[in-house]
Amino acid sequence: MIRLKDVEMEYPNGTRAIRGISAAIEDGEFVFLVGPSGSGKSTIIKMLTGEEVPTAGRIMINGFSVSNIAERQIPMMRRTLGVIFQDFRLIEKKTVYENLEFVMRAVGMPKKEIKQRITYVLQLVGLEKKAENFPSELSGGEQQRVAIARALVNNPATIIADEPTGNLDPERSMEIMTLLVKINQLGTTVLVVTHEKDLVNKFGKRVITIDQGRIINDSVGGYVGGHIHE
Ligand SMILES: Nc1ncnc2c1ncn2[C@@H]1O[C@H](COP(=O)(O)OP(=O)(O)OP(=O)(O)O)[C@@H](O)[C@H]1O
Repeated sequence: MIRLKDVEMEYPNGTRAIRGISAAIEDGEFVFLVGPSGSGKSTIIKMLTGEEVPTAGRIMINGFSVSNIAERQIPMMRRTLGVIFQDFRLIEKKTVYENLEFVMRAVGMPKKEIKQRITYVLQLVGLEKKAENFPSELSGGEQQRVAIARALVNNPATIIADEPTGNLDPERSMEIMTLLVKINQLGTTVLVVTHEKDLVNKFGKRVITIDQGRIINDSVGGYVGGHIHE
């Protein structure tokens, strides 16, 4: 569950990146967030993960009030979120298994549960045979699937993906988006920031379009707006 109410964000240099946004994303939804370069997509993601604090308005995410959260509550809030980035951000010196184990240990998961859960998520992303490989031994699409497995491993309520296919060819991009849809069908709320107009159109999901820090369209069934940049 994500709620934004009259959210504004002005950076210290005076840039008004977000100019009054209100939106609600319910549990179980799949939503694309699109808009031209500089429209405020990354700023929204950063406010959702607590990396930036809005200058006005309120943000609720999975029961936490992110816009005025106490410092000690941030780790608990983050545990309800799995975040995926364009550049994968895997630990190069760790194997696929160890990359996943690392984030499970960080939340104090027992060893037996770790093994079972990693086996399950690697099957889900189709990489059960790559558990002992290092990221450098995998293709870009495979690395992104490891990043998705890592985002899922602690069973978050919500997955937030910031340009997850930005470094992949069209075929791999389609695979990754299809995987995110499958994960959504298994019950996780998914929010995807993307520039991939063709992919957005293919899936027929809810699309929120922003421009100059405002929502200019919020509708189901494909990309609306016209001026998305590549
Ligand atoms: N740390 C910052 N300090 C000042 N201004 C910033 C900062 N980060 C972003 N901005 C500005 O805020 C506006 C929104 O930027 P943001 O990165 O959210 O856009 P975006 O939609 O994610 O763009 P892109 O698609 O190019 O990644 C832009 O005008 C940008 O220059």
